[in-house]
Amino acid sequence: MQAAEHVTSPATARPVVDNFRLAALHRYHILDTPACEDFSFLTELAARLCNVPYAFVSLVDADRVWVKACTGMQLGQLPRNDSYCSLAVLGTPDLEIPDLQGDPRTAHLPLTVTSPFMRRYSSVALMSSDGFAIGALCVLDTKPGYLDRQQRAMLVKLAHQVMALIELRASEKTLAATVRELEQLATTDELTGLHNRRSLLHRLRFETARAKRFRAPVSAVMVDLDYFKRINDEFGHAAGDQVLAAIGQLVRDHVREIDVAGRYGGEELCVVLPNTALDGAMHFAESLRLRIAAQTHEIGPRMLAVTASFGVGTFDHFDVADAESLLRQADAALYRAKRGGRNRVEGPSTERL
Ligand SMILES: Nc1nc2c(ncn2[C@@H]2O[C@H](COP(=O)(O)OP(=O)(O)OP(=O)(O)O)[C@@H](O)[C@H]2O)c(=O)[nH]1
Repeated sequence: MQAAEHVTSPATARPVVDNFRLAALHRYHILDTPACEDFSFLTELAARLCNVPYAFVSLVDADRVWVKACTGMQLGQLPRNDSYCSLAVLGTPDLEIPDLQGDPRTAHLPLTVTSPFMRRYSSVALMSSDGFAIGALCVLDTKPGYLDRQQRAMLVKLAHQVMALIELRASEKTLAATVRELEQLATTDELTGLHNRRSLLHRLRFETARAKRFRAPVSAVMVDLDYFKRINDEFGHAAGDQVLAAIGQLVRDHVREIDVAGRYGGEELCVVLPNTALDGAMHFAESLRLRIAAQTHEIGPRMLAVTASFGVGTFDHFDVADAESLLRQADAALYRAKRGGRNRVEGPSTERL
């Protein structure tokens, strides 16, 4: 048990270790997270085992104490200097204040002098894995008193459970972020930042299936850079990569969030436009064509302009049965755009419409 006179007053200057303690607390990303039954269950259990009406899981932030879970009364947060728990994180791990009204550190605090007029406080510090007290599991009563040995032992065990839960939530968050990052890596083309071929085809199949199911249109726009071989031959492969990356960025900026832009292969890109009929897709392709042609690329001392040819396929008529035939249609249109002189947009052949 902590002797009262050994505990730092909340109003006194905080030791430097408080910065490390705060860093440890913030690493868990638990502050301001929604209420969670698992934590509430532990405060309920603490209150019952200690035979008191109130229990809290409190986290001591720089200037406030934020309550993750509570039993007996609703408490969101309170100023750090107004809380009992701020004493708990700067002293020894176990704190017992048998009479809050008679203790000079707590006699003036709001919860002591106003309803519910707390009289007794017992806590166990919540210790981070690197040894810092980030908060406390505490129990309170409006009658003076203290925990017996058995109750304190239970409170220590429950505090370990609270900490295990905090660690678990933090690990889950890290894991989810890692999975998102891996998904991003697995589906993104490194050079252009667009979907890679596998991801593009996957999304195309999904969008065509959805379009068929809901009888909605879907279009695919094939984009092939013109005379790209010359750029590689004349300025080197790195210059070609630079141009491709810049065009990838331009395409990313130009598409809507629900559109799927991907690198189909080499210098060929494809944009899937869900819920877009031929008119819209032709308009999109023409506007992208103009933007690509207007973009200049600084290659050493030279400023290069690059154009692209476009083939549009669409799925608002019944002769296109699946993703593959939609792509074939766009590819055939692209071929005609190339043959027709490049830097132009071609739609599906008129015989097929
Ligand atoms: N730098 C670079 N070049 C690439 C990449 N992928 C494909 N290419 C090049 O793109 C060029 C494509 O050449 P071609 O298929 O002859 O087409 P083109 O020169 O663009 O001519 P048209 O399409 O007929 O206008 C080749 O030189 C490929 O090496 C890449 O990732 N980086």
